[in-house]
Amino acid sequence: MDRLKVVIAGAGGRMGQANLRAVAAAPQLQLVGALDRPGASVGRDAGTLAGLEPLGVTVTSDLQQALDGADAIIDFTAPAASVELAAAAGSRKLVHIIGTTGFSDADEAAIAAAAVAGARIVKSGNFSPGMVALTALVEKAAAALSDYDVEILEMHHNQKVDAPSGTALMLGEAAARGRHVSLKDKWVKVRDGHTGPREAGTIGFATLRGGNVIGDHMVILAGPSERIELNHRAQDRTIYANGAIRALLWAAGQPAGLYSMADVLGLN
Ligand SMILES: NC(=O)C1=CN([C@@H]2O[C@H](COP(=O)(O)OP(=O)(O)OC[C@H]3O[C@@H](n4cnc5c(N)ncnc54)[C@H](OP(=O)(O)O)[C@@H]3O)[C@@H](O)[C@H]2O)C=CC1
Ligand SMILES: O=C(O)C1=N[C@H](C(=O)O)C[C@H](O)C1
Repeated sequence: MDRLKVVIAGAGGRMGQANLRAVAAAPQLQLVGALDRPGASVGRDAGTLAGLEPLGVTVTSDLQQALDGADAIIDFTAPAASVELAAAAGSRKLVHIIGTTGFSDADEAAIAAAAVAGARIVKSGNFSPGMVALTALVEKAAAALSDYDVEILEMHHNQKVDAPSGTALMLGEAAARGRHVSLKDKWVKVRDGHTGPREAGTIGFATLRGGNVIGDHMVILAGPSERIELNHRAQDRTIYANGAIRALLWAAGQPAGLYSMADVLGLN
């Protein structure tokens, strides 16, 4: 079988380099392009950039050049870049794996439109299989303990630019689903000053940033005389990169559409 031809966007980034290593190690995939913003990584060989032997693919900032002949894009970049890549994936009928977080409602609508136009998109705030399982547990726990206070705590490295994390929002969505409410009606993203007592039924978020923490998330369900804490700690970015490849291989066999990791793992 022909190998799927893959482009890595944001090649010089933390996830871009992890994705390059994961694609290089996957026998079903062939790296054909590496894309980044003009800067230090452009012009370098993608393999050496990721700490591997040269792969014969030079990092470029030219989108059309990078996508030439590609079947799929793995994209962990920034919202503006992902929206542009989704449009290109729609017109070229590509698989587009989106790990980027921090989208606005308008960005989300543009990505949904790209799927209607023909892209096979898998988008998730977290590509680790453990997080998909945790999300399902949170939905069940929030439904079963419907009067308990839900608080979501996350900690990431000091270079992360969006808050709350995409994963924290996914966990919040799961709790809201379990209670048949809309997260946007219930979320409390910031507390400061004289806030008054906690409003029943709200879903609270707390954000920590520091050091090189890869990604820690805790969902707390606090009741009158007990507290349940559901924890996830990522120990290596490989877990996300391997999840992205699993999603890519799955999406290659699907019709155009916008999918989640729960779809990939057969949980929907
Ligand atoms: N879903 C998941 O499982 C995971 C998601 N993430 C998300 O992935 C994203 C990237 O994370 P991380 O790798 O740590 O970030 P980095 O900043 O290390 O990497 C992002 C890369 O994308 C590039 N980039 C930014 N804007 C553009 C643009 N407009 N066009 C082209 N390239 C661009 C950056 O270039 P430059 O350096 O010039 O800014 C950089 O090379 C974040 O949104 C993060 O939250 C991260 C881990 C797991
Ligand atoms: O920026 C990161 O690093 C991460 N971002 C994702 C998020 O926003 O949840 C996933 C993971 O937690 C790492």
